[in-house]
Parts: sequence; C-alpha cells; structure tokens
Amino acid sequence: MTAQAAAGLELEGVSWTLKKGTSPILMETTLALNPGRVLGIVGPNGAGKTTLLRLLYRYYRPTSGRVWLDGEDIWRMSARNVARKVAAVLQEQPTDFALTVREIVALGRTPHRSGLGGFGGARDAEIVDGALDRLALRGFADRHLGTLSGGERQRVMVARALAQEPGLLILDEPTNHLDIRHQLEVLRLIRDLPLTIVTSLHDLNMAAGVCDDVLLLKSGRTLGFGPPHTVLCEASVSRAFDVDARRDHLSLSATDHLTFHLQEE
Ligand SMILES: Nc1ncnc2c1ncn2[C@@H]1O[C@H](COP(=O)(O)OP(=O)(O)OP(=O)(O)O)[C@@H](O)[C@H]1O
Repeated sequence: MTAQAAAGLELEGVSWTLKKGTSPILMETTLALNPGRVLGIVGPNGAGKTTLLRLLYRYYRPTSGRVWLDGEDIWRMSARNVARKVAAVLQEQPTDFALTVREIVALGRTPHRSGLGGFGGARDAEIVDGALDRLALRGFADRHLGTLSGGERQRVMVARALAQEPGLLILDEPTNHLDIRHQLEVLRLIRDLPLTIVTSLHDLNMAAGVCDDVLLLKSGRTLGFGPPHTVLCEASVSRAFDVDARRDHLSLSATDHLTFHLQEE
C-alpha cells in the first residue's frame, strides 16, 4: 500500500544541546541508513534515544551537524514536505478521544492534501482502509478513540502513520502497551514494511530479532553502530547498562539470546 519509496537517511555529526554552556544531551552522531533498512536505537534510560528520534522528524534542530533525507537537509525542506516523507508514532497518546478510529487514521492523509481542506476522495479512503486492515482495526473503525485500550490505541497510531505513506517511519517504543501477540505482530509489520524504519526499543532481544542495524547509546554517546550481533556483544551491553550481560545460543530456535544479571559488588 505504500506509494512512496523508502527514504535514505544520513546523520552527519548531529549533536543536540538544550542550552548554550550545558553538556550535550546527544553527542556528535554519524551514521547512514540505506532505503528499506530497520535501525534500532537502544540504550539505558536517559541515553538520548527520544532526543535522537526528535531530531529525525524535525522537532529539534541539531545544535551541530545535519540530518539528510534522500540527500536533502531536512531543515532546508518545507515542514509539509518533511510531513509527507516522515511519519512518527510517539509515546504521548493523542487527546483526540472524541474522534473515531477511522477519522484518526484519515488524519494521516493531511500532509498530502492540497489547498484548503480538500477532501481526499476514493484514493484516500482506499489508503485509510488499507491501513486499518494492516493493523486488524476494521472492527474498530467507528469506535471513539477514548473507548479503546492502550494497546488498541497504539495500533491506531501505527495505522495513522501508514496512511501517511511515509518513506521514513519513526517509532518510539512501538511495543509498549501491547500484549505478546500484538508485540509479535507489530515486530513482523516492522520487518515486512518496505520502508526505512528507525525505532527505539528497550528489549535488546527484540531489537536483535527485528533490526538490520542497531545504534547503542549511553549518556548521549554512541557505543556502537552496526549489525545487532556485532553491536550487542556481552562487553558493550554490560558497559552500556552497568550489568553483566550474557549471550547464549538457543539451539532449538537457532538464535542468540541475551540475559542480564546485576554485577557482583
Ligand atoms: N527538554 C529537556 N530538558 C531537560 N532535559 C532534557 C530535555 N530533553 C531531554 N533531556 C534529558 O536528556 C537525557 C536524554 O533524554 P531522552 O528522553 O532522549 O532519553 P531516552 O534514552 O529516550 O530515555 P528513556 O529510556 O528513559 O525514555 C535525559 O537525561 C533527559 O532528562
């Protein structure tokens, strides 16, 4: 259903400082992501994950460095063009509780409408229905958002982002509030969508299972960037989270699995 091609993303020495004279919340970060890749941002509380995501959807302007989207500096693009290319699903829940699920998902079409109002017509309706189907929300289409559970609302926000037909999808902890089955479904969706995706994740095993690349942050500093099996090694994870991390190979599922233990005094 995505009409737009996946976007290429590049960060070139991007840092962010709240106020002059204070230490950066995100230190200079450089990375490149080819179209269609899934990048996981991981790290302990306060590491700078949300800050980095905010820099990607043009909510924060970098203090230094640039964010390039398909070779264009996002601060040289119009806000509308960024909104056409980048969709974000954030932690904060919306307050549009009086709108129906279909109305919320249809809001995803807003950046693509031209002129004043401009009803979307048949194509918009088709895209909205496609997004509702993808998140198994057809049965909820006429319910008011305020009557939905936290997990159902989370799925509505993902559907709205898909209706936006972005080239880059930003997800802040997308599995929060979701039960195991819906977590697995969202992870499968992340793997299957032909989009470039940047997602913060607390669960490192999940990150290893779904991401092509991982960025490991601690106190705003990059501890590693690359494929999960390289970045999420025992030494780096132990250092980042101040724990003893152990990586075991599970022979039945042929996957690696991290477990964590408090360091001995
Ligand atoms: N606007 C702000 N004013 C003051 N401090 C801020 C602001 N934004 C971020 N910070 C601080 O910067 C650090 C990084 O915050 P950020 O929300 O990016 O971390 P995070 O990795 O997403 O954390 P968590 O896993 O707890 O959600 C934190 O110590 C936070 O308190």
